[in-house]
Parts: sequence; C-alpha cells; structure tokens
Amino acid sequence: AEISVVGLQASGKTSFVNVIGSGQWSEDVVPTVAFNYRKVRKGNITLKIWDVAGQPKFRSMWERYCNGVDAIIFVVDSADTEKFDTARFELHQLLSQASLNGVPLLVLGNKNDVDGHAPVKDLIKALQLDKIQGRPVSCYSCSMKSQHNLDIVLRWLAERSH
Ligand SMILES: Nc1nc2c(ncn2[C@@H]2O[C@H](COP(=O)(O)OP(=O)(O)OP(=O)(O)O)[C@@H](O)[C@H]2O)c(=O)[nH]1
Ligand SMILES: [Mg+2]
Repeated sequence: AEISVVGLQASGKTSFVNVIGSGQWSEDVVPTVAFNYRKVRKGNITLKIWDVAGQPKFRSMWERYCNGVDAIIFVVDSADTEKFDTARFELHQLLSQASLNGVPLLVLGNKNDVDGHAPVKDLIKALQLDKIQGRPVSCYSCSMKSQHNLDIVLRWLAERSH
C-alpha cells in the first residue's frame, strides 16, 4: 500500500514511520523539511510511505503527496489540546480537495503515554470526524513511545494493501 502521513508539526509523523520501519523511538527527531520517502516491509505487505512535513509553510504540499495514495494517516498530538482547532482546520481543508475524494482516512491520536491526553471520543468531537463523508474514517489512540496500539494500526494498513 502507498500511504501519506500528514498532520501538524511535532505530532509524531516521523516517529511513527521510524517505529514501524525499524522499531526505533527517539526523543530527538529532526523536524522534517518538505518530505521523506520510505519503503517498509512488514510481513507480506510493503508500505510505501510519504512522511510529509507539518510546519505551516509545508502544509500546502500535503494534497500533492496524498493524491493517489491508498490511505491518508493524519497524526495528532493528543496531549496538545490547544492545537486541536488548528488540526481540525487543516484536516478539513485537506479533505475538501476533490482530488482526495474517497481516500480512506486514519486519524492517530498519538502520545497517549502523556498524562492528560484526549481519548478517541474527545478527538472525534474536537476534529469533527463525524462530519467527514464519502470515505472510510477510523481513529485510534496510540503512542510511538510505548508502541501502544501499533498492532491495530498495522492491521488497518494491511487491509488497505493490494
Ligand atoms: N511522549 C511522546 N513523545 C513522542 C511520541 N511520538 C513522538 N514524540 C516526540 O515528539 C517530537 C516530534 O516528533 P516528530 O516525529 O519529529 O514529529 P513530526 O510530526 O514528524 O514533526 P514535523 O516533521 O516537524 O512535521 C519528538 O521529540 C518525538 O520524540 C509519543 O508517542 N510520545
Ligand atoms: Mg517529521
């Protein structure tokens, strides 16, 4: 499957790709400039992953990298509740692009190892995921640090592979 990983800066996109690619989590990850491309083999599936930068100046590139993929992963720092409004705006802005109609969406509420993180129910509300139409939408709470729920994320991705 070919997937694109987007979301605000410091939400943990590169950490996600590192953890599924090599099982490595680190406190020190350099903010992504533009994008990274990585091919990851997991069992009998191969994932081609576009890890796109989340700083404001790079957000206009998201659509280009999401165009034609099998799934979009939108990563949110579930402990940084002050950024939920911006995350919701950017997510809905992206999904309003006609070129991305029907592409399955997986929202990851990352950093659930941090105290005070929002559970899935709160993320669905804050990001207005119930208003998204015309595509499959899933939302999981997870942590790249503890690798919590990584198994269900990989299962979701395997279902999108062909
Ligand atoms: N506590 C905790 N920290 C995390 C987790 N995942 C990532 N981080 C940290 O969050 C910071 C940002 O992670 P990145 O993976 O660089 O975030 P990014 O979304 O790729 O950021 P950009 O490339 O700038 O868009 C790093 O210090 C990571 O170590 C997690 O599950 N728990
Ligand atoms: Mg990054």
